Amino acid sequence: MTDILPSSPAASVTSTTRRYRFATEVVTVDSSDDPHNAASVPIYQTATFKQKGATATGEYDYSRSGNPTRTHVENHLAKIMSAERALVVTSGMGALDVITRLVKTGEEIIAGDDLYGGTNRLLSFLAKSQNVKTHHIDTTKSDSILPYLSDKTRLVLLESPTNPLIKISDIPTISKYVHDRCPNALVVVDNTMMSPYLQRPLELGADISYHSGTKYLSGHHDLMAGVIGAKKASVGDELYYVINATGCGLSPFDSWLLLRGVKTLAVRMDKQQASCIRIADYLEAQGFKVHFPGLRSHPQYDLHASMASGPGAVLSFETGDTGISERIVEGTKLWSISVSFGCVNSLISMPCRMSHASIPAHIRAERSLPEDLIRLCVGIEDADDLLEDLEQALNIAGALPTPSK
Ligand SMILES: Cc1ncc(COP(=O)(O)O)c(C=O)c1O
Ligand SMILES: N[C@@H](CCSC[C@H](N)C(=O)O)C(=O)O
Repeated sequence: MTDILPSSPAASVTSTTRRYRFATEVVTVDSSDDPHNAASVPIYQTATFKQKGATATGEYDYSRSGNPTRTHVENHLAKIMSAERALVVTSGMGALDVITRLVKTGEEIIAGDDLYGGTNRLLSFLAKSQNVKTHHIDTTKSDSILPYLSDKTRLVLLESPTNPLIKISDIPTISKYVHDRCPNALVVVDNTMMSPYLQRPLELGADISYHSGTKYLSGHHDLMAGVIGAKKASVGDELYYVINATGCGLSPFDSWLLLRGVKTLAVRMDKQQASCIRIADYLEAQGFKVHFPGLRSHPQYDLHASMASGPGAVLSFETGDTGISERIVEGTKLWSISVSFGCVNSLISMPCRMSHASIPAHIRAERSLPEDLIRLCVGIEDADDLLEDLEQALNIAGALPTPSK
């Protein structure tokens, strides 16, 4: 990277003041630099900034390069992600696009074999367009990564839990393997499903953590955003360069919405998670195969608990029959049939027909992604209403052995 970096917003400020617990830090936004002491960070809805002279640029010259509202949300997110620098872009896929631009032709990526369909699509695109090969492996078995680590490895991409099978990867062990054997490789964790409230991959050994900010961080499905956190400032600077060069930084208004949404992350997640635990218990008691790391039956229950402070609010379950699954999904009234998750409203979906439909059917089969899988994303509604609605849909679909009244 030979260019001189353009006028850049201040990188994340490391606070020397007392650090509080997460729920306090997430709602406490530093706006002490506001000239009018605004309690809510203002929206700097401007494309460009006036200069005092031809060579006298201030901190900002143009909003593609930096904007004060974006800087505020980036600094706030860096704090809650334990990142040296955080950056916000126009979507979660945009975040992964920025990260994968660090990979050069001929280099390789190692990724899981259960991962979000859009991620799979971008990795397939890179293979065709840039000759960047991705090895898809079972990252739930840490040792399975070892044969693929080489001097070509540039990124190791993990989801934990995975979307949609809720599998867990051992982030500390895999990070150690990668750093010991491939000093130039970066461990990247898609932490969308957990949010920084429940899991902070940079504290577990990862180099980059990213999120679809469309989900829990904003929480209301009223914006698209991607968030990247870098453990080292130098990596953050490289990513910032790409964002400015390609022009995918988040707009001032969406930055403001994201900052507003993230303040309630802890309360939303506490409520959503508590309801999801009840729903997982209920479904398991009905005899369904339920994928959720809050259940003792999850094969990596202990591993997940060692890395995260909770199981989250997304689960998937199998019915054994795609027709039954369709009838369940279509029989709910309160749960919206919708892709995405992390919203205050509850959603139900069939990943193979919806969020993961872009993965060709034969690859879904090779990777043992069940066609009948239903994914539930639990919102903040009353849990009894959610359970009653689900139960009536299970009854209509004929999915319960003895239909309940
Ligand atoms: C785990 C995961 N990562 C990344 C993305 C991409 O995020 P976005 O839709 O904001 O581009 C999604 C969903 O879209 C996702 O489920
Ligand atoms: N048509 C979209 C589908 C988005 S899926 C959104 C989310 N990640 C989920 O898992 O539900 C596409 O093809 O990208």
